[in-house]
Amino acid sequence: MVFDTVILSGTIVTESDVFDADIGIHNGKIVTICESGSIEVGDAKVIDASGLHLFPGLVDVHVHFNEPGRDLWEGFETGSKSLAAGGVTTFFDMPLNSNPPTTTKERFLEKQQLANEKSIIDYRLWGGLVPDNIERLEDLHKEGAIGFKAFMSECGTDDFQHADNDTLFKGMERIAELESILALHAESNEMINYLTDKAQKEKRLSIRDYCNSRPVLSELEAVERVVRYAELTGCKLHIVHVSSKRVIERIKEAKEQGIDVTAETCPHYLCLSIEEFEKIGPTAKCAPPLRERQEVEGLWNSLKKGDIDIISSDHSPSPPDLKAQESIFEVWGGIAGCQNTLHVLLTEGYHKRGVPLSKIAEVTALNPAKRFGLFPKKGSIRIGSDADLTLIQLNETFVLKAEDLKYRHKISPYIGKTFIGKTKYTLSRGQCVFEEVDEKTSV
Ligand SMILES: NC(=O)NC(NC(N)=O)C(=O)[O-]
Ligand SMILES: [Zn+2]
Ligand SMILES: [Zn+2]
Repeated sequence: MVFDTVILSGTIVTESDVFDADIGIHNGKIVTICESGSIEVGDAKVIDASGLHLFPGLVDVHVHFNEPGRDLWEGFETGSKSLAAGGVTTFFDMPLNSNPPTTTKERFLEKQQLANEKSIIDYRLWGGLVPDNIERLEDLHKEGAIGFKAFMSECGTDDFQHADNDTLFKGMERIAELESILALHAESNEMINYLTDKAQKEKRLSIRDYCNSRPVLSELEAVERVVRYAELTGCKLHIVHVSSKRVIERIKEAKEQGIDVTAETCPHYLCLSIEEFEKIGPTAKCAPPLRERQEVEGLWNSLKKGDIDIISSDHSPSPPDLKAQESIFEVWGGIAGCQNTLHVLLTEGYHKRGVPLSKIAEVTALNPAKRFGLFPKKGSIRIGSDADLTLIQLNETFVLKAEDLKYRHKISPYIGKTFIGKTKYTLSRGQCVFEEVDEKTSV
C-alpha cells in the first residue's frame, strides 16, 4: 500500500481502547492501522510518535469566531490556528457575535466564504433562531447549517435577539420538521434580569454577586421549560454550556423519558470555581457563571458516569477593553479557552481524577461527531476516517504563557496554569496544521 504519511509507534486512543500501532495515511484518510513496526514506510513522510498518544482530532461544537463584523475580537484565521494548536480539527461557529449574525441564507453564505478562505481546519456553521427568522430556517438548513442556536436570555450584544417562548416553540416545531437540531443557551431571562437589576440597585457588585445573579435554578427553569417544548414538538435539543450537575441530571431524566436531548459542558466549568474567578478577575467571566468548587466536582462525577455527552470550549473572546469595565456586570461575558480544551481535560481529568483517556476521546470527538452527523468521517481513529489526529506527550508539563496563545488577543483565564500533557502535532485530513516548535532549538 502507498502512503503519503506514516505515523510510527504511537499509542492510539479511541473511545473504547488504548493500544500501540502504526498508522498509514493516504489522500487525507486513515488507510491502515497495524502493529507497531509492521508498516511499509516506502516514500511516505514519517512522523515518529514513539512515546506519544494519538487522539482523534477534537470536534469543538461551540466557538464564537465573530467574523464578519467583529473580527477585531477574533476571526477564522487566528481562531482556527488556536484550535489546531490544541488538537481540534473541526469546529462549529456560532451564529452570534459575528455582525450581522448568521440568521439568513445570504449571511450564511458570506460567512462560509470567509471561513473557507481563512480556516486551516474543517468547520461547519450554526444558523441562528431569532424572533423574526422562522421563515428563513429552511434555507439555512438547505445551505448546510449544522443546526440552529437560540438564546433563552439576552446574549450581550444587540444584534442577536433572544428567543421568547413563542419564537422558541414555533422555531422548535419548524426545526423538528426539518429534522435538524436546536442548541440552546438555557438561562431564564426573567430570573436573571430580576436578580441582576436587584443586585445593581443595591450596589452588590462583587464577582460573587454577579455569580449569584445567575443561579443554577435559572438554568434548571429554562431547561425544564424547553424539554417540555421538545416533548410536544419532537425537536432535537442540545443544551450548551451546562454549569451544574443538577442540570445534567434533569437532562438525563428527560433522556430517560425519551426526549432527544444532549448535554454539553465546557473545560472552564470543570476547572475553575468562583474562588478562581475572584483571583483571576474579569477574564474568567462567563454565562452561566463559574460555580462553587463542589459544583466543579459534581460535573466530574457526571462525566465519569457518562451523563455528559459533549465537552466543547464556548470560546467567546473580546478585545481587552471589554474585559476592563469597572463593574463586573458590565464586563464582556465570555471565556477565551479553545486552545486548551484537551490540556484541561488531561490535566484535571486524566492526571488528577483518573478519567480514562477513552472517555476524553469520546466526549471531545466521537460524541460530537455522532450527534451532528459527521461520524464516521470525523470523531474516531479508524480505517476510512479522515486523518484528523492530535499527538500528545502525556506526561510533559508546561506553564501556559500569553505568547503561546494564537488568539487575536492574548487573554485567557488559563495563562499561568500548569498543564500536564503537551500537544506535539495536529493533522487535519493528513496535513500537519500544528507542530510544536522546540524551544531549545529555536532562537
Ligand atoms: N455572546 C456570547 O458569546 N455569549 C457567550 N458567552 C458566555 N458563555 O459567557 C455564550 O455562549 O453565551
Ligand atoms: Zn451561551
Ligand atoms: Zn457560546
